[in-house]
Amino acid sequence: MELVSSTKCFDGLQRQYRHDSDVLNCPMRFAVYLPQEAEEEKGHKYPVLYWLSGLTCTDENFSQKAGAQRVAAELGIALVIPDTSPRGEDVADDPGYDLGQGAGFYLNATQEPWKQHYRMYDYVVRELPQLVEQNFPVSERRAIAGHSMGGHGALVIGLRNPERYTSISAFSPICNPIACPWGEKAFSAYLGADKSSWEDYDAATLVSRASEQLPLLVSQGEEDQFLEEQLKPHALETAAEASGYPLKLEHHAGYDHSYYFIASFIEQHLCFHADYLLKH
Ligand SMILES: N[C@@H](CCC(=O)N[C@@H](CS)C(=O)NCC(=O)O)C(=O)O
Repeated sequence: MELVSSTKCFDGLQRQYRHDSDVLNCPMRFAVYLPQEAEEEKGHKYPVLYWLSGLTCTDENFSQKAGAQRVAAELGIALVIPDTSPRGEDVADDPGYDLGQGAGFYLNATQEPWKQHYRMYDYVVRELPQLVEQNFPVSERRAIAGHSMGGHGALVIGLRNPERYTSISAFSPICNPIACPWGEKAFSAYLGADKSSWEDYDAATLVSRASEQLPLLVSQGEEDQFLEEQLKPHALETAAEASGYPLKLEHHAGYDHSYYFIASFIEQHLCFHADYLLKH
């Protein structure tokens, strides 16, 4: 693991690292925020919130725009922010912003030319936490959150692995990717034509199959330009109601799809996770 940058922020450290990912079969960069310089609190282990970003993002969008560090520092929660896909000249790509690099959709691809590198599901669920827990003063208490494509990732990963997370939250998530243009395009390419395999990555389907009901908060802006065509929060709400899953879905008047919305409510999301992460 190689340190790429280190910047003091609210008494803690915002850092970027590069490492060779075995799962993704390429070098990857990720960001970590640690609430205080590790020297100050020898032996202390922080719980971690994993943040998954949306289409076109790297680890930097959330780090630079959400303003999460002040609250994370106050609460004593570390942040881990992976990239949104495998990267590099040897990694398959597509000219569209919604497929290929920057658009990994947090799944394990089964189709050519994607399957050699596009395994973001395994990377986020296993490889990255293992690396983080071996190298930083963090505990095994994890929560997961994300935005848009990353909101989809957080919902799918949290719902499928309830034993690994305390709580799940999402801003403007793609709730029903098997029935929206972004998801249909990506899943056709990465998973192929057999739609039965798509359901394993569809939050609206998984919410009714959940073996355990983790606390789940979703925030959605009413002026989001992708709301009806791509995000479909009502599909998640309907599935949650039908299966008795206690979903907290909040609609916010006037907010759009941008990081201005995330910055406005990130404190609420961090406090929501803190309630579960800091419980022993
Ligand atoms: N490229 C498309 C969509 C890209 C987009 O909105 N990406 C969101 C996630 S789905 C994002 O977080 N963009 C980066 C940013 O705002 O910093 C567009 O501009 O209409």
